[in-house]
Amino acid sequence: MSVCGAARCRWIQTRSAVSLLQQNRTVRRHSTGAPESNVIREKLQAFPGGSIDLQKRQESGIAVLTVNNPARMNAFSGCMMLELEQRVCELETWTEGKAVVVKGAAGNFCSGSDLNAVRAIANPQDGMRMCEFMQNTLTRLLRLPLISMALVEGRALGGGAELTTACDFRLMTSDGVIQFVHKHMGLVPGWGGAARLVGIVGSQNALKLLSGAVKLDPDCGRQMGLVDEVLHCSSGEAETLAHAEQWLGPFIKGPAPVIQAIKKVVVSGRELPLEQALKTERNVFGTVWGGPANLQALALKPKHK
Ligand SMILES: CC[C@H](C(=O)O)C(=O)SCCNC(=O)CCNC(=O)[C@H](O)C(C)(C)COP(=O)(O)OP(=O)(O)OC[C@H]1O[C@@H](n2cnc3c(N)ncnc32)[C@H](O)[C@@H]1OP(=O)(O)O
Repeated sequence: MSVCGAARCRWIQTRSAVSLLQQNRTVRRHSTGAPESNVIREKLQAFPGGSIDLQKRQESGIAVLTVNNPARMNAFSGCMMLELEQRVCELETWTEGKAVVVKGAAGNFCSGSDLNAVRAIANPQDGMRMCEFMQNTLTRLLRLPLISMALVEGRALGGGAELTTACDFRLMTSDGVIQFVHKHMGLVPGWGGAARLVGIVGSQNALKLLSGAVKLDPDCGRQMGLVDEVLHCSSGEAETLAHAEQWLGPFIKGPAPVIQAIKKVVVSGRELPLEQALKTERNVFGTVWGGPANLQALALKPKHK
C-alpha cells in the first residue's frame, strides 16, 4: 500500500472508531415539526445566569471545565446546560488534549439544576426533554477521548452528584460531600446518574445511596469505590487544582494520541458488546501501531524494569 493509501486507511479507521464512540444524534420531531432537541433548547435559553468556563492548557494537555454560578452554589441554569454541550463539543475535537478536570467555582462543586428553572418546567414532558438533553451531553462527556476527573470541593448535590459520575475519576477534598438528594425532591436521577452509579459502585451501594439520599463523605466514598482519592489541602482552590493535576500526572504521561487511544479502548470495553469492542480495539490499535510514539519506543530498545 502506498504511504498515501496507508495514511488514508488509518484516517478511515480512526473515523470509524470515533464514530462508534460518539453519541448517535438521532433527530426526533415534536408535533410542531421542530426537532425535540430544539424545543427544549428554546426553553432552557429562557433561564440565564452563570457560565460553563473552559480553559485548555496546551502545555500540559489538561483542560479545566468550571461550573460557574457561585451565587446559586453553582446550580445549572438553562443557559449553562446549553453551554455545557458547547464545551463538550469543543473538547471532542481537542486533538492535543489528554485530560479534563471538571470542577465548580468558589469552593463548591454544583448544587444540581437551578430550582427556579426546575419550577418553571415542572411537567413530565419538559422534564423528560431536559433529561434527554443532559443525558446526551453527559454521555458525550464520559466518552471524550480525554481522561476526565470530577474535582469535588464542597457540595455535589442532585444533578451535581450525577455530573461526578460522568467522569472517569472522582477526587474529593476533605470537606467534600456527594449527595443524591433526588428522593428528597420526590425524584430519581434523570441525567443518567443512576445508570452510571450502578456501573461504578454496584447495585447494592447505588440503592443505598439513592434510597437513603446519603450524605457521602470522602472516606465513605472511597470505601464504596465512588471516590478515587481524598485531597487533604487547605490553601485554597489553586492549590487543590494543582494537587488534582499532579494526581493525573502518571496517567497522562506520554503523547496525546496514545493517551486518547487508551481512553477510546477503555470506553469501547466499557460500553460495547465484546465482538464490537474487539473490533474497535483493533481499529484504535491501527491508529497507533507504527505511529511516531511506537517507532520512537522501538528505536530505543526499551527495557520495562
Ligand atoms: C433532583 C435532581 C434535579 C435534577 O435536575 O435532576 C436537581 O438537581 S434539583 C436541585 C437539587 N439541589 C438542591 O435541591 C439544592 C438546594 N439547596 C440547598 O440544599 C442549599 O442551598 C445548599 C445545601 C446547596 C447550600 O446551603 P447554604 O445554607 O450553605 O446556602 P444557601 O441555601 O443560602 O444557598 C446560597 C444561595 O444559593 C441558592 N441555591 C442553592 N442551590 C440552588 C439550586 N439548586 N437552585 C437555585 N438556587 C440554589 C440558594 O437559594 C441561595 O440563594 P439566595 O438567593 O441567597 O436564597
